Order: sequence, then structure tokens, then C-alpha cells
Amino acid sequence: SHGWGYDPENGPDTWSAQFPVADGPRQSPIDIVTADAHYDENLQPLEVKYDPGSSSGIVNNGHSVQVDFADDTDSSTLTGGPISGTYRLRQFHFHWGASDDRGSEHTVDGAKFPAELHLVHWNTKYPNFAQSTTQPDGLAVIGVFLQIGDANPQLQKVLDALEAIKTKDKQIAFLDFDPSVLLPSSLDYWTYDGSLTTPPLLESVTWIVLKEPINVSSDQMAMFRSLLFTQEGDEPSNMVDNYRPPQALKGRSVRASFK
Ligand SMILES: NS(=O)(=O)c1ccc(C(=O)NCc2ccc(F)cc2)cc1
Ligand SMILES: [Zn+2]
Repeated sequence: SHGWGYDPENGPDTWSAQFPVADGPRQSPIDIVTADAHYDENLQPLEVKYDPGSSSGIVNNGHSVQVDFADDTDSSTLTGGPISGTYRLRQFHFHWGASDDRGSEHTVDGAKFPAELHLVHWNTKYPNFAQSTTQPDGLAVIGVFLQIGDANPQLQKVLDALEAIKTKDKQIAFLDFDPSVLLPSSLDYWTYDGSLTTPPLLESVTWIVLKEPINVSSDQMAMFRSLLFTQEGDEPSNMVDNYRPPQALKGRSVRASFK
């Protein structure tokens, strides 16, 4: 039982031992205090152009469920918003709780959501994803809150794949999926400079957190919770509470793209 995780013996409070940047100046997630978020009229609208042909597979990586995209061309990109240049979509994944009262990484005025979707993009001014992760402007992650409501038919295609990837390191092909169907109607966002929310916790992320949540039903949330942190044949441990709690703001500003 080695390697970082979300249990008491390897969870977020232990990560700084192996990853000292955990105590750094621009760690994520954060609590977004809406009254302190400054409207910035210079922020551009987000431009999301995703090609469903670039989706490749869905994997249980032992920390989350992740859908990977071919990022060898500019087929799926993010531009505009707070970023300059072109960022390529690499993957999206989720964080969720053991119950509907928690699970998101970012919070809004202290409020937790049952889950949070992260769409991970890297700056094409760098040669590849790994190199981008070491640069202060290397990554841009769109965060989308999930709230309990009607079942989300767009999410169901992802959820239907989960029984085939129940255990750690299982993956299957996942083709022709357009992740823009998971975005809410409004692309209003908060943005701030932060980090990866899992080890290696690198401080290379421009966070773009959408104000409008998407819906998920309680039954759909239960499907996320059927995944396992553990490998086939090991003592099973349900994949739940795979979220890092909010970190200190340390003087950072959060900007709003909307009034
Ligand atoms: N939750 S989040 O959106 O902040 C997040 C996004 C991506 C990664 C990641 O790619 N980790 C593996 C990794 C990290 C650095 C590398 F160089 C290679 C792989 C971790 C967390
Ligand atoms: Zn994440």
C-alpha cells in the first residue's frame, strides 16, 4: 500500500512529505469567495473547439475515471478566456464524494458540490504535455461543477463505460465523444493561477471554473461510486472522496468574466 491516494495514510494531508510544493504559493483547489472575485472586462470569452474524433479511450487510473484524447494535432483546443495562445485538450476526468453532500474540489462561498469535472489542456508553445506541466503557463483546466438534479443524458455515455473499467488500470476504447456536450449553457467563469490538485501538484495551471453547474442525478452519482481504487484481485476499496480540499489563497486574486 504505497503511493499517494485519498485514504488517511496516503491522502491530501500526507502529500507534502513527498511533494513539498503542496505547501506552495499557488496550490489548488480553492474556495471561491464570490464577493471577492473581481470582474475583469479584459477577460475574453472562452473558445472551446473539440473534435469528437480525437477521443481515444477511457481509463480507471486508480485515482479517477479519465477520458483521453489524441493531442498530436490541434483538433481539440481551448483559446480565449484568460489564456493567450492555443491549448490542446489532453483528457477530462472527475472528482466526487462518498455522498451527495461533498465531492467537488473547488467550493463556492464554502459550498461543496457532489462532483467536479476537469477538462485538462496544455499550451502548444511547449513541445508536449509533460513539458507544459513544468511551466507557470503550461496548463489550462476548465472546472465544471455537477449538481444533483435530473439525470444527465450526455454523462450517461461515460457512465455506461464504467462497468468495463471497474478496477485500477483497466481501460477500453472510447471513441467519438464530444466533451462539449458536458458543458453548461453559460461559459461565464472565475479564473485564478493554481496547480494540479493531485501529486505532483505542479504550479502550472490557469484555472477556469465555470459558474453554471451541470446536472447529475443521485443514481448517476452512485455509478461513479461503483468504481474501485484497487486492482482486480486486491481487497476492494470504493473510489469515493477522491478530492483535495480547498487550499490557502496566499494573496492570489480570483477574477470573474461576468458582472
Ligand atoms: N485534478 S487536475 O485537473 O488538477 C490534474 C490534471 C492532470 C494531472 C496529471 O496529468 N497528472 C499526471 C502527470 C503530471 C505531470 C506529468 F509530467 C505527467 C503526468 C493531475 C491533476
Ligand atoms: Zn482533477
